[in-house]
Amino acid sequence: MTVRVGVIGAGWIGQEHIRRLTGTVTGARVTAVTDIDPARAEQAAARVGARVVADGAELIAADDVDAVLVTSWGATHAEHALGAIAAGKPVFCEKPLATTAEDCLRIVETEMEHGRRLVQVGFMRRYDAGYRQLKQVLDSGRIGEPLVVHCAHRNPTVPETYTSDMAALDTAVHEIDVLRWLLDDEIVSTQVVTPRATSRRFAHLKDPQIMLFETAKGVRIDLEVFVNCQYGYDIQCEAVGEEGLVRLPDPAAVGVRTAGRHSTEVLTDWVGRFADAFDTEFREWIAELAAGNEPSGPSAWDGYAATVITSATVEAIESGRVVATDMKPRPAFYGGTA
Ligand SMILES: NC(=O)C1=CN([C@@H]2O[C@H](COP(=O)(O)OP(=O)(O)OC[C@H]3O[C@@H](n4cnc5c(N)ncnc54)[C@H](O)[C@@H]3O)[C@@H](O)[C@H]2O)C=CC1
Ligand SMILES: O=C1[C@@H](O)[C@H](O)[C@@H](O)[C@H](O)[C@H]1O
Repeated sequence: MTVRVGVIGAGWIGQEHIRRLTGTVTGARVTAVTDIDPARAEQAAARVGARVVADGAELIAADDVDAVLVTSWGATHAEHALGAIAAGKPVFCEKPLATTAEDCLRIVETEMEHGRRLVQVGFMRRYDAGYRQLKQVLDSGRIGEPLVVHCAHRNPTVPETYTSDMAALDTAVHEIDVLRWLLDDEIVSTQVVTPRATSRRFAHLKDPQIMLFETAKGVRIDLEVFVNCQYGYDIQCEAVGEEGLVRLPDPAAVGVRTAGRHSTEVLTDWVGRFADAFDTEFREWIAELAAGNEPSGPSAWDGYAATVITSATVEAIESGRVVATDMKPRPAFYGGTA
């Protein structure tokens, strides 16, 4: 069965995913595209032989759309996710699920009323081969119980429109999700300390920031978010356990020896770093839908948890205090403890 996908939002990542669903993933076809910028929708649709529809509501209702992909701006995600659930259609929503915890909860409750999982959130690091190996080691118990995790999320530069709260909302959100999954644990408090700021930044921006998270089981996580590090896009993660440690591998790169030096390339953007993870994420999503199964990736609950934690982290950036995350108990519908 071919899964016919309708795409809401044909911007940067929308176009990437349209290309992926058309050229890389088997079993899917993009049949409809909408964007508030009609020229953008036309261009993206024409490239893959899809039709343009007026808006998200029309796209969700369309007979030639089996599943919905939401890649519009974050503040519009809740409306589209709720619309898709009301229509009983699976919906893949890029992060964030919604920009407020209240909207995320509404999606969670609506999905539970529907009685079957329809929502998947675009936290693609869970599909990265290196993170999957890290999880296997942690789950196997080979390094004993995890105690401390050290992480870094570095981007070469960001545009002037990037603000200090985006360090949590847009950047750290990926670590927040992947660490909950890796550790099978929940983040219960967050704190942010700011070292001396780099001079290679816009004056309004706190950069770098060091985020400190504590989990329900007492694991401590430090995350350096440094979005003007200049030298590359660099994602680091090292978990220290009672009997050893496990570290995320760097992407494979050839070593070059010349002129008395040995060097390896550092990637410069997230598109290249996580290209394979995005491919796997969509392959698995489409395969599950084609088989008539519920999506098994990051759930609406994971989207809710991430938004609660990023919101608390924004409060921590602004106040300098330790902020407890105020999360509802996890419903049985979403299983497990984290
Ligand atoms: N998983 C990941 O690593 C990444 C996720 N994202 C997420 O993807 C989403 C989109 O990001 P970008 O593509 O970078 O933004 P973008 O600004 O390039 O594209 C968004 C598009 O959505 C359209 N749009 C906005 N509201 C709409 C609506 N109500 N209906 C139809 N179209 C609408 C805009 O006109 C624009 O073309 C964001 O939520 C962002 O956080 C973005 C980059 C990476
Ligand atoms: O979502 C993303 C961007 O918005 C963000 O700016 C990058 O730092 C992330 O790694 C990327 O995955």
